[in-house]
Amino acid sequence: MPYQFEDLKHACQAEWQAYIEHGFVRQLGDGSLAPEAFQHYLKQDYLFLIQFARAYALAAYKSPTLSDLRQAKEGLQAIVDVELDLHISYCNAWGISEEELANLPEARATLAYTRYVLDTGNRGDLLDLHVALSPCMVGYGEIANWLNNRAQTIRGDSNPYDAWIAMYESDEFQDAMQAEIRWLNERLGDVSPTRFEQLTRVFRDATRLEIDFWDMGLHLSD
Ligand SMILES: Cc1ncc(C[n+]2csc(CCO)c2C)c(N)n1
Repeated sequence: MPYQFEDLKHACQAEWQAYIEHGFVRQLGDGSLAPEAFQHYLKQDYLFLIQFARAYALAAYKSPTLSDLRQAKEGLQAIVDVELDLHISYCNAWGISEEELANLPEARATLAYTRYVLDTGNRGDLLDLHVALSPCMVGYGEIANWLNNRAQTIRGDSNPYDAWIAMYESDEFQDAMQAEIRWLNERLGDVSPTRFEQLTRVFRDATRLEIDFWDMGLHLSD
């Protein structure tokens, strides 16, 4: 039986569910999240995105083929040329200036998560790096879908967090998520049980660090 991305999720079901259905996510969905918690999250997410861009640069370095190299370049370009600008405008709308963003100290949860991903990529190969990135890439798309199917979720202008949900439910984002799953499925199909165990550890750790990132937002930890 070749392994699939679904098998990683099944191996870490408790952690995956705690990440997708986290209190921060529920409160985003029903609009009850404290604005200060969301602002703290947005600020740290700016720092997260910068490190994430570095992870794509590392993916380029770790790319054995032209096709992988192109994919890494597209990811880096999307974050540097589009997503960081969007994030800065979104932060502005929430009263956070570009100057404030430029001078932020990194919270420990941000440091731990981003450096874990970079270290995993440095130690391992392109598959290790993609597995470390996958809770981020796949999780947010699943979160948007989970929220949309949840009765308590409020959509539209009466929820201040509606634009956040809309971003991750967009076709563009959902397509990128599916492309990542396809890429992983192609590679996971060839791995041994021992290698799958190693990759499961990476997937579980990255998922736990996503949980810590939500906790950091909810509790305003620094
Ligand atoms: C803590 C945290 N985890 C995941 C994402 C989602 N995300 C960030 S970059 C990226 C890929 C886009 O090219 C995605 C899906 C986030 N924003 N913050």
